[in-house]
Amino acid sequence: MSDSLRVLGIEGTAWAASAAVYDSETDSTYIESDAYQPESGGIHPREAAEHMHGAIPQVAEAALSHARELAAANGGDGDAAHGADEASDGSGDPPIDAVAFSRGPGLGPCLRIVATAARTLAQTLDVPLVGVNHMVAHLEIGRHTADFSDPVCLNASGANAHLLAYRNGRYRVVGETMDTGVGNAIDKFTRHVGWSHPGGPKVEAAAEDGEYVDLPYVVKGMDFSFSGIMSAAKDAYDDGVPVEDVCHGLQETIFAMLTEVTERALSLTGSDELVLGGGVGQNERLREMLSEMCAARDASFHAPEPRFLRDNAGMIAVLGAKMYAAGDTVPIEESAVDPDFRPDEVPVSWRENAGRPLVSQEPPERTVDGAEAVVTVDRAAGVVTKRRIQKTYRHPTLDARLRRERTAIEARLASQARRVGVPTPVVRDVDPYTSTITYEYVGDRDLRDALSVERVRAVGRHLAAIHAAGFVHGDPTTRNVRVTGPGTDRPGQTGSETSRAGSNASPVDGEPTYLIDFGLGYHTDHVEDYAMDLHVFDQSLVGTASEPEPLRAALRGAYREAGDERVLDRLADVEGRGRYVGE
Ligand SMILES: C[C@@H](O)[C@H](NC(=O)OP(=O)(O)OC[C@H]1O[C@@H](n2cnc3c(N)ncnc32)[C@H](O)[C@@H]1O)C(=O)O
Ligand SMILES: Nc1ncnc2c1ncn2[C@@H]1O[C@H](COP(=O)(O)OP(=O)(O)OP(=O)(O)O)[C@@H](O)[C@H]1O
Ligand SMILES: [Fe+2]
Repeated sequence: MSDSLRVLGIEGTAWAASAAVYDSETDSTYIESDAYQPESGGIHPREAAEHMHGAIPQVAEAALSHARELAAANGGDGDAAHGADEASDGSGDPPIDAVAFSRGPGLGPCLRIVATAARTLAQTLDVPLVGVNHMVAHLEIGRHTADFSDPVCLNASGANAHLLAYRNGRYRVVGETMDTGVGNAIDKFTRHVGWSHPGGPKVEAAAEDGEYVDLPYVVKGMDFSFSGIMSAAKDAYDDGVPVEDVCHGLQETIFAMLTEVTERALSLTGSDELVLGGGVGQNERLREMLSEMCAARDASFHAPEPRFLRDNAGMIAVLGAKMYAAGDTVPIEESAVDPDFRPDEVPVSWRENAGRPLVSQEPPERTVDGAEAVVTVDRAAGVVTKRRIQKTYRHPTLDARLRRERTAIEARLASQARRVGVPTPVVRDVDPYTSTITYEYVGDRDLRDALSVERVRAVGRHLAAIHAAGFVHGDPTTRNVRVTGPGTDRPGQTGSETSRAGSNASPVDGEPTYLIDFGLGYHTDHVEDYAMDLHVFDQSLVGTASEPEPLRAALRGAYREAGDERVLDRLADVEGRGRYVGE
């Protein structure tokens, strides 16, 4: 943003009636908020809308009068960037350049009130309207305040929980909750024990006095779910486990899950920058785990200050200013709200680059810091040693349990997959005490660096085969598939071999496509679990390929030929599930 800009932002997706002014010249943000506090239970959409109705005009007026003061201090605003037009009420230059508002996701009745207020203000002041995606705003405020160029973002808010990474002009959802948002999950537990809304801060305070208890830990690749852990937490409380202990176990487990998937997203995208967004991001323990995880892998971590984490109009104003500067405004007649507005639906008009080209050179001897393990590759000797290292961010009991279980299951499922005809590296040795597996070296690069339709089809067939045998891989990403030979669809690739091959090159005939890293796999006969496996792989294609669509079609086509049609039907369900519903 070269010219100086002032943008009014309005937010009201759920509980925060909020208005803000972002002033680009001083890079300062003034925020005025009025929170809705339910008398009992969780957020009631109708009550929340009534709150917005009363509070939005007031917070907007407070923000506008701040903008007027800024304009007056700037010498009555002779400054061209703020427009020479008279406002339609004849009161002189408008004190702002644009009105930005949260268009979604959120509660429909609340969104409509905010949108109406924003349209009216834009018309009265005769300035353009900017429609902002609330989730993208949670991310961009972190990128803005950290001055990171291309971070991964963990959005940990009430109604949502997802990982976003920028690729080809969109923020891609590379991982997300399969059921409720993280804050809503915590709030449901606190309602069960009779605490008032919001529950997050109360769990944080109670956890301080509690001891760790084991609760179900559910991650599937970069997706995760909270329903199992929430019912177990309620049961534990009903069975008389002290509430402080349940709170402690809840935080340790839920936040370790979020930290683990975030680390996997950093590893998959090759990014070394992380930003946190959303109201749950105010939690100290979550921030501590994320910052410890980042420090251990030399990544930079940034959490904006709390006023920018919880719902607030400051983030709407900041992103609104970037969008306005890029000419990304919306005519009033096209400014309808969208309660299910997903972040990946937004064309990112305000960023220039297409995202970092992922690196792909593979030296003969190397040590890979995977998300979970240190993998030492000795190509000459043909062996790979994978040691699951201690994750200090996790509670030691949970950490020991996960490493032990995953090492055992990984070795076992790799062998079982091979028995049903799926290429996997031969397991040479397993040491449960040091959580170490020694494998045969296979392939010469990760699928991520050599994506092609044929190889993706092979993965589709392999997944169908293991599902037919009654288990899932659990984390089938483009980094957990090893291939041989050239071929890539990724721009920015170096090396003559790959550039000669061009896009969609076929694998060398007869070269196997190996599945590795079965540590998150398990035995199951549920169609839902098989569909999740496909979903995880599909998401990783979206996150890593420059042209994912032909590859996604290839995955489905191959699975349709080799596997059970019901799994593909369920995949469509999984993808269609709206996750932005209020409580
Ligand atoms: C769509 C939008 O309206 C929605 N907004 C939202 O959920 O409000 P947000 O301010 O981002 O997050 C509120 C949640 O954040 C939790 N929370 C607040 N402080 C917390 C803390 N110290 N520890 C854990 N959770 C906390 C609350 O319990 C509540 O569930 C969203 O972003 O998903
Ligand atoms: N048997 C093998 N042969 C060749 N390379 C391998 C083998 N096993 C692992 N690698 C290499 O090491 C990398 C990390 O291995 P792996 O995925 O098992 O570790 P991880 O810590 O679980 O990683 P992540 O959780 O990020 O998937 C792989 O992406 C691959 O490049
Ligand atoms: Fe939010």
